[in-house]
Parts: sequence; structure tokens; C-alpha cells
Amino acid sequence: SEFSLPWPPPLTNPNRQNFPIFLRKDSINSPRFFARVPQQGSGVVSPEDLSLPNPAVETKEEVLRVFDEVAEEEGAKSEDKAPGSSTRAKKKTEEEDEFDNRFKLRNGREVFEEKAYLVGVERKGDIEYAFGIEESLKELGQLADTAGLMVAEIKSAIHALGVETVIFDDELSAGKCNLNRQLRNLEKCFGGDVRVCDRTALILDIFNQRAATVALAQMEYQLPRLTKMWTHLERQAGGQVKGMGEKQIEVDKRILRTQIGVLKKELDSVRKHRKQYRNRRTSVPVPVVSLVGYTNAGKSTLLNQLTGANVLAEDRLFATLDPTTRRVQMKNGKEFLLTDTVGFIQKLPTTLVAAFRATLEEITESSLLVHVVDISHPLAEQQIDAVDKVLLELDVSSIPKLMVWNKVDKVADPEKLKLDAEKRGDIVCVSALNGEGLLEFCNAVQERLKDSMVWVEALIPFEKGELLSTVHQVGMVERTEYTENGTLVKAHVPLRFARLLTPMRQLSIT
Ligand SMILES: Nc1nc2c(ncn2[C@@H]2O[C@H](COP(=O)(O)OP(=O)(O)OP(=O)(O)O)[C@@H](O)[C@H]2O)c(=O)[nH]1
Ligand SMILES: [Mg+2]
Repeated sequence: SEFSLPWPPPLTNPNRQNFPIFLRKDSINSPRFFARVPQQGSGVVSPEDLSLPNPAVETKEEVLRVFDEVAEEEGAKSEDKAPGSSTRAKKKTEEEDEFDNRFKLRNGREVFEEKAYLVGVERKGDIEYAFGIEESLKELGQLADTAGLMVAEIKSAIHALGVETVIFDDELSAGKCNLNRQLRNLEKCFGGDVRVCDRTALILDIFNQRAATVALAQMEYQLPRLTKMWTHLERQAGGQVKGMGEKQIEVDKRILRTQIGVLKKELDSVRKHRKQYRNRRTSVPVPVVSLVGYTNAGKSTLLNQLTGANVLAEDRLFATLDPTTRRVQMKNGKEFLLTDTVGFIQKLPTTLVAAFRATLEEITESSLLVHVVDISHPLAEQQIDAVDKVLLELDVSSIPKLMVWNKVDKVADPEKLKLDAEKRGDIVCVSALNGEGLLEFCNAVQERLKDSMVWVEALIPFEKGELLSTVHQVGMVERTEYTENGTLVKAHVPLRFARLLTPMRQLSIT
């Protein structure tokens, strides 16, 4: 408070390469800021290098206040250094306590909370980008929460000492020389042991925590980036043992390649297992319906509501990483299998598409795709597009689709929304949370499934009673007639089941 800080603050090291960055508030109520770089390229805000000639921060006072806090902390530290200071020991244990407190329990797993600093870079060419940087950053924040990180506000970022990870909203592409320069510059600017990562690395981190199969994608992502990880060795060696860093790279690359080999084998066996499981399932003629949609749309909640299954549904991104299939039994005795899938996300890293494909293989064999949309989300349209794009890549255009607008309980004008849906004719409005519209949903599913069924007229002998009940369960029966020779049934049934009925169909023709 007695500090008067110069404005703009001086550079501690004038030789250090520094990109100017302008800070803007994330939104009026949010304490988070995002960075704007006026020219092409990326930039960083480094604590000592906070050279903001013309900050786009709403109030200069706000930033000054942050500086005050830093200064106060610095002041406290220098006091600390006084020999024999009794506050020193106290501070020490406080720090230790704080360190211990950062181990948190989440979903039965112990995670260490990292203080992270989100950086979004808006480039000139990106302005048209549908999601917009604010939304993208918000999503990144949620991603970071999911990874078990604590999103520190920019304040703590400026507090320097607090920041351990800097997360970029875009994939920092490897291989090109300007990435290396970019990373080195970042390292230089941040100094110390700050971890710099990007959207891809963060998503991979989440996957790595919960889905073993995706570890592969992570390793493949790491391989070209190893070069960067070992440059510090070269620097330490000061040119004398220049080969040292390189050797370590080779060792690391070899280890990674071996691990990739092992994982690939594991993945193969997982695939085989899943395939066997699917084959077993297809011998039961129950149609399979897959839930797809943007992450956090409410797919797992819908599955839970319909089946009473206890699938993890949470307000965090990528809550579901493994497909889960449950049997849905309707009041009228009809059944279908409902499969939950991993959510989609924009800017899906290229390395992840392959991993998604493995998890999403399930849906290529379903009779119907239900596209779940969080219609209360301001960017619902863009999320729909993002999902459609992935579906296109998965080559499932031949499978019929049904769109569900979820979270109708959350929208401002549900009646207007329902009218909109009605006008478009192919949309069901539901609230997976309170159960609204679920009956309509099931009926719509049945209706769509009919499109993938074939019409049969079959005379089923009385001794094959179980076949008749299966027709009722999995098909749509129009008529049954009892005759001397058995039950004459006219119905839509799944193709596979129709094959089972073939001999009886011939019977009905004669
Ligand atoms: N208000 C409201 N919230 C909902 C509704 N459906 C789901 N949610 C909430 O939305 C959040 C995400 O739901 P999930 O079912 O986990 O979403 P998901 O699509 O499975 O997400 P991923 O597994 O990440 O792909 C949870 O907090 C749910 O409680 C709804 O109809 N209304
Ligand atoms: Mg889910």
C-alpha cells in the first residue's frame, strides 16, 4: 500500500525476448482474463515481463492492485530472509500445509492440484472461427478442471511463483522449426520448471487418467516433442558434452517406441474382445441405439434416466470415456439397447481422432444414432456442427439419426423451443434431468427403428411361443391372428430377426 509502482512497470531483463500481450476480461463477471496479441504469432505474459504499454484491461487500477499484492508478497519474503525470524518457521509450515492441502480426492482418486494459467491467442485470421475465443477459453477452463487442475486466475499467474502450468488453447504443432523457437521462447520467458502445454496435451491428459487405450495417442504425440524436453541438458552441459542431450533423446525415443508397441498389441486385443462381445450381442436381435453428441450434452444422464444405470454423469468434460450399453425396456414391453459414447469436442486434436475412432467403433454397428444436444448452451448450433463433422469422418451416414434437444428445463422459453422443434419435425425435446419428454423420446426411437426394419408376415407354430414373444419385444407388430397351424403375425422386425423367421415366412406365403 505504501508502494508506488512505476507505470508501465520496468523490464527486469531488457535483453529478454518479449511479446507484448494485451489482457482483456473474460466476461464482466468473471475474474479471468484472456490475452490478445495484436500481430500474428503467439505471446506470453511473464510475471517479470509484464510490459503492457497500452493494456486493454478494463481498469488500470485492477492490474496495479495485482502488482501491489505481488509487491507485498515480495516484501514479506525479504522480511522472511532475516536471520532468526520467527515468522520464517511459521511460514514454512504454512507452506507445507498448503502443499498437503492441494492433494484432493476426486472420484476416489488422489489428484494434485496444479496452479494453471490459461492462454488464448486470438490471431488475425481466426476471427471468423465459429466458437470464438471466449467460449473456447471457457471450455478450456472446464477441460482443465476435469484434468484435476486448478485454474488459477490471472492474478495468481502474475504472482509468478504460483504458476506451474501454462496451457495454450491451440495445438502447438510439432516438427516445424518455429514451434521449437516458440517453445524455447516460452521456456525462456517463464524460466524455472513451468510446464507449458496445449489443448491437445490437456485432452490427452484427461484421457490418460481414465482410458488406458488412449495412452497410445499420447505417446505418439510425445515422440516428436521429446527433442524439446532434453534441450536443457545441452544447455547445462554448456557445449562441452554436447552429445549428452541427444543420447538421452535416443534412449527416450526407444523406450517410447517399445511402449507404443506394447500398447498397440493391447489395443488390438481390446478391439478383438469388443468385437466378440458385439458378435454375441448381434445374435440377440435387439436393435442397438447409440447416443452421440458434444461433451456435456447429457448423454449419460439420458441413459441413466432411461435405464436406471449408474453411469457416471457429471458436469465436467469427458465424463464418459468408455462406451456403455444398457437395455431399455419400455412400458409396452419393447426393448432396445442403448449405448453411451464418449463426447465430442471442437478442435479435436488429430492424434485423438484415431483414438476416438476406436471408442466409437461401437456406433458404426448401431441401428440408430441419437444426437443429443444441450439446447440450453449458447453455442448449441456450433456444437451440432462439430458433432456432424466427426460423424462424417466416422462414415456413418447410412445409419438413421434422431436429434434430441436436451436440457429444455434450462432454457428461457421452453414453449417457443418446442414450437421450433415441432416446425422442424424431426426433433424430440427432453429433459434428461427431470424426465420430461422421455416417453416421446422412446416412441420416436421406436418409430425410427421401424425404418431400419423389414416387413414380415409369418405363421409361427404354437410350439415356438418364444419366437412370438421376441417379435413383440423387438419388432413393431401390426396384427396377430390365431389360426389352426399357429399364430399369423404381421410386423416390422429387425433384419437379422427376419432371417430367423425365413422358414415361417415361406409357410405363410403357401
Ligand atoms: N438442467 C439440466 N441439466 C442436465 C440435463 N441433462 C444433463 N444435465 C447435466 O449436464 C451435465 C452433463 O451431463 P452428462 O450426462 O454427464 O453429459 P455427457 O453428454 O454424458 O458428457 P460426456 O460424457 O462428457 O460426453 C450434468 O451435470 C448433468 O446433470 C437436463 O436435462 N437438464
Ligand atoms: Mg457421458
